Amino acid sequence: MSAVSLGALIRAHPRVGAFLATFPVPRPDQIGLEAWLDGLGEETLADLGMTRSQILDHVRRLQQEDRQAGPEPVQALTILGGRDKLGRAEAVELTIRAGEIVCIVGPTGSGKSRLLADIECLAQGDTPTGRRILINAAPPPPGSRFAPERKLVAQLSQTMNFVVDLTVAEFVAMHASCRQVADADVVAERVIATANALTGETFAPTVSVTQLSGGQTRALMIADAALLSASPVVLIDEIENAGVDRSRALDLLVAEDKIVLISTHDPLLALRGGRRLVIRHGGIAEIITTSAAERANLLALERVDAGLMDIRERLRRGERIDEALEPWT
Ligand SMILES: Nc1ncnc2c1ncn2[C@@H]1O[C@H](COP(=O)(O)OP(=O)(O)OP(=O)(O)O)[C@@H](O)[C@H]1O
Repeated sequence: MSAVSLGALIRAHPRVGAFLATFPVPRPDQIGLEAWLDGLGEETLADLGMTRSQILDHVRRLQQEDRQAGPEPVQALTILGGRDKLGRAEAVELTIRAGEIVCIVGPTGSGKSRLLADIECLAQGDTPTGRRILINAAPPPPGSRFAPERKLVAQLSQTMNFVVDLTVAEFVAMHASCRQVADADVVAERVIATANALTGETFAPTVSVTQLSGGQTRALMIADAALLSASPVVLIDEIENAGVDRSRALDLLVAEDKIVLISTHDPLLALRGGRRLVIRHGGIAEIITTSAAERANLLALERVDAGLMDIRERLRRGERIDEALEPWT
């Protein structure tokens, strides 16, 4: 039996869960349930009131149920306002539907990451903002808040570092097999090919994940979140410019019918969303629907961006930029 999730074991038996909370490492999710049970000894198992095979049966049944249940289809995520940093009520009830991109803008320190964190933990009035998050118009079931294998929300943060010594192919294949997808190898290949389409500097499946650049790591995580992660909600804390094709990354996520929220200072991203939330003093101060004029301006900004990207590429290749530049808009 492969490594088992701690959440499954705790749900299997409350007394085992309570016991685990005081048990030193390694835990069953680190070494596998059978090896862990072997280390416990008959006396401890007798104290728990369950035989070794009863615990194994319980956990296997729960894992089977988890597999059959699959990810919960999420049609809508609702943010119910709480209070801002000054304690004033946040008069907001905002519903975001599958396939929608919503951007979060606001000055540094205004509370953009806090809003993402509230969504990430599916807050129920238990964070500093007092916000509540509903899934399909109802409070989320507790399992989806706390059990890692049932998480509805995937978050891509600004800095990501790998600490495992695996190749890209091994890493993605391992995630695919954890997700129990059919044809794990084919899906893993697709994730890597997609990541390479998002980044300027392509990488081989045989390269170690620790050798990927910031942009390549980001691209791999976006492709992974879109194609492999079962989480229907994706939160992005600023896709910085570092070598990732931001438009394609967003198209990819939306095509998979994810709910995407992006905190950003980048005009190209801020105007890509259908709506944007303006954060002031820790509260959602305004919800702006992107207008037709703004969409037209986005096209002009994309031309400016393409012009800049071209100059950047030329400088990278060691070229000179001596010619008088035309305005790109
Ligand atoms: N409604 C609120 N009530 C209490 N504290 C809040 C609230 N909103 C935000 N904060 C706190 O304010 C601080 C700054 O917020 P946050 O880090 O989310 O800002 P930010 O907009 O993401 O900044 P940056 O653009 O620099 O990343 C954090 O400590 C956060 O917990």
